[in-house]
Amino acid sequence: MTLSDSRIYLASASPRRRELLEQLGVNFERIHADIDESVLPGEDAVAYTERLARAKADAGWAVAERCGLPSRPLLSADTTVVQDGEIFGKPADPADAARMLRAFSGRSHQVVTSVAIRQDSRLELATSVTEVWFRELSDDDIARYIGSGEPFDKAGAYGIQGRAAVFVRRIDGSFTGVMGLPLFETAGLLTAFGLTFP
Ligand SMILES: Cc1cn([C@H]2C[C@H](O)[C@@H](COP(=O)(O)OP(=O)(O)OP(=O)(O)O)O2)c(=O)[nH]c1=O
Repeated sequence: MTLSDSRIYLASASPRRRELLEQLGVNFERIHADIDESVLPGEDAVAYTERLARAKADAGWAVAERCGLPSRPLLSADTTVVQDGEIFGKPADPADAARMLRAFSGRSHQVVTSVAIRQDSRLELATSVTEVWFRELSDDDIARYIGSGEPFDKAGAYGIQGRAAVFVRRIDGSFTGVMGLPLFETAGLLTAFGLTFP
């Protein structure tokens, strides 16, 4: 299969994941599948994102099968933020976003993204963990950033690819992983399913 004639299914509503797949030149078709995203008691961040990426792939595959779609690799992913063992998902409201951003101020946290590819009964997973250091944030920084509206559909209440870029002193890991789809790991997985890069 060459890149130009390859097409995969993307079980994701995230505009970032679409953009990042387009960056790789992968053709894809979106599939809608909803899953429960609650954290299980005692579950750590890597176990959580791996379970959710897998659940999204399985739910997407079930939809593809139900619709009688041809067998092609299906990609899903999940991103979460963790600091001192506490998992930060998407903020529920502005106060929740402020709580998260205050926790990250002047310190580091980790962003964990798991990617799953499923085709028929075969499923492969990869996980990327990136350490992100924020500068100190003032109450004004936090209020203005929340006022931009950016935090609300994002794990940890910020987007490194948006205005929160000015908060990030340094990262150690994968920029695209923080955005929601680590492209190095994703290309590796897709290669195992027959696609070719670059
Ligand atoms: C930390 C961080 C997260 N995010 C986003 C990526 C993900 O879209 C989102 C985490 O939520 P997810 O639950 O991983 O994904 P989603 O609900 O947006 O999309 P889907 O489940 O349909 O694939 O946070 C950024 O865009 N930039 C960042 O810097």
